[in-house]
Amino acid sequence: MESTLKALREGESVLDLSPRSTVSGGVEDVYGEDRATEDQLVTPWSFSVASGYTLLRDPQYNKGLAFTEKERDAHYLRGLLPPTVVSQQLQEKQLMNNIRQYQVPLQKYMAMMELQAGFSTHHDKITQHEIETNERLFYKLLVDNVEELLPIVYTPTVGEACQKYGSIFKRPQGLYISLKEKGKILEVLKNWPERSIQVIVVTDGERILGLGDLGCQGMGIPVGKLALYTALGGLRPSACLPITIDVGTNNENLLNDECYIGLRQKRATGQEYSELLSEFMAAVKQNYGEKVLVQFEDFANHNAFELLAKYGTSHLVFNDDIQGTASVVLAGVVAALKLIGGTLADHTFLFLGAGEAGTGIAELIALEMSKQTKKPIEETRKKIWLVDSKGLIVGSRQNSLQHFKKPWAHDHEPVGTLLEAVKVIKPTVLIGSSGVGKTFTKEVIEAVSSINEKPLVMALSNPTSQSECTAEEAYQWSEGRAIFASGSPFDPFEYKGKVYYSGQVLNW
Ligand SMILES: NC(=O)C1=CN([C@@H]2O[C@H](COP(=O)(O)OP(=O)(O)OC[C@H]3O[C@@H](n4cnc5c(N)ncnc54)[C@H](OP(=O)(O)O)[C@@H]3O)[C@@H](O)[C@H]2O)C=CC1
Ligand SMILES: CC(=O)C(=O)O
Ligand SMILES: [Mg+2]
Repeated sequence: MESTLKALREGESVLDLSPRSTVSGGVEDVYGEDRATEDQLVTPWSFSVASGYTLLRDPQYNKGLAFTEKERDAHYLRGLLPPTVVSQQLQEKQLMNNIRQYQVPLQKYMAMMELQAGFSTHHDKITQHEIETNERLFYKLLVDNVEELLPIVYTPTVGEACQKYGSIFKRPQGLYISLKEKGKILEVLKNWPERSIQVIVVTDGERILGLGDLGCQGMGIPVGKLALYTALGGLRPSACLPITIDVGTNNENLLNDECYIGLRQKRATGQEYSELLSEFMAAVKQNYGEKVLVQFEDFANHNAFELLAKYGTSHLVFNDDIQGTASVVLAGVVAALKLIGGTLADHTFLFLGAGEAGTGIAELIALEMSKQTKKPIEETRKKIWLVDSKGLIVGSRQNSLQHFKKPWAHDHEPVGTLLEAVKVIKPTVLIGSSGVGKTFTKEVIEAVSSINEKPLVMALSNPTSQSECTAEEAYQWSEGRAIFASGSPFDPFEYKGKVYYSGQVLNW
């Protein structure tokens, strides 16, 4: 190592792979190209300091035309850039103008990913010169244009990006750990170029937003969530690691799609699944230490609750869909009390959807109510009702319920539909966490509006296509009386001469 460093300091080549090439003609096989064959693997390793041409293509350090005169001299950039030096502000302005030219959100997404990591080169209008890879500029843009760009980098656009990941995918982002890596996960983690990781967002792609099983293409989710950790939370990008665990997919369309980038097999389950996850969690701790935060994202609920419970005592873990959602929704409800009146305990909650989001939110609301009223949580839970795909969760269903639904099986006769449930439970707050769009029908919104002067309606399911109703529908069907918020954003809506701005409740 010392001799390598000495050679570097003295400007000698350290790329020379012995034995020396036997190819004659005066040109040495410095890079080992002549010797590399598919059978005899030679890693094309190089010891490089990012300067000159390489620096311009390094997302982390590239500044494009914003490199100063001094930096151009110091980093061998002379001639590789046109002579003008521009400020980052001007770069930002030009880039936002370019991104705004795109009509289709997915194109904006691809342009943003190109800027972040050199994602794709498929551009119709924007030339390669206009979108360069420049991670600092990506975050500057995101921080300065949060409202405009978050729906691009995250929901709703990220949902479409994941659905089409195979065909828009060019350069990999994040780390892929598949069943093929079983027994070698620690080595795979070591392939990641950064060492000081503070947060990992990991998915297995089985419940991507409300879009279902997108397998390996779920990678857009950890990448997007971690961009928000940096843009909104101030974490260094190099401290963030997006990971997708690929155990296969049950999505037949993907399995038959020639562009699919993941393992072409049905999902591993049971022991095979838990052994891979267990190896992963152990490797994470071994490689990054005790304090690395592992955020589980968009796992299906049959794994999500179990993983959280299993690793909650040994690792620093967090499930965004169960816990993160609960905290933002509670905050949203508390804020809305200023408009709808009363305390938390004065309200009756009805959920459509009793999975990770629904039961996670319900439990935190019950806890907060219990804290405020000093009543036991078993009592405050009774103010909260949930409907799943089989109807209202009631005592007679107790034995057939998944464990996370059991605390919500209150005494009541069976009720089959949401509309009937609204009529009999008479909620003041209606929350959608079903992942199924259009389920807050005109009749449902009218029913909840007939009970309340100002019904609080939250349609949390993502992306927009899965929202239980739109802002327009909520305002129209409630005749402008609903207090409405959604997971994916809606534009302001004008109704009878008044403009309504809906809220966004999202576990960013
Ligand atoms: N805004 C935000 O911050 C967040 C939004 N979400 C969104 O919430 C949605 C659900 O996520 P999650 O809770 O993790 O998913 P889960 O799969 O864990 O839960 C979905 C629940 O909805 C129920 N359901 C499905 N279809 C229907 C239907 N037609 N009628 C009534 N109930 C139905 C399911 O019933 P059953 O159990 O009987 O199958 C299940 O209880 C997703 O769209 C996700 O994007 C999630 C996290 C955060
Ligand atoms: C927002 C989010 O985490 C979800 O829809 O899954
Ligand atoms: Mg999620």
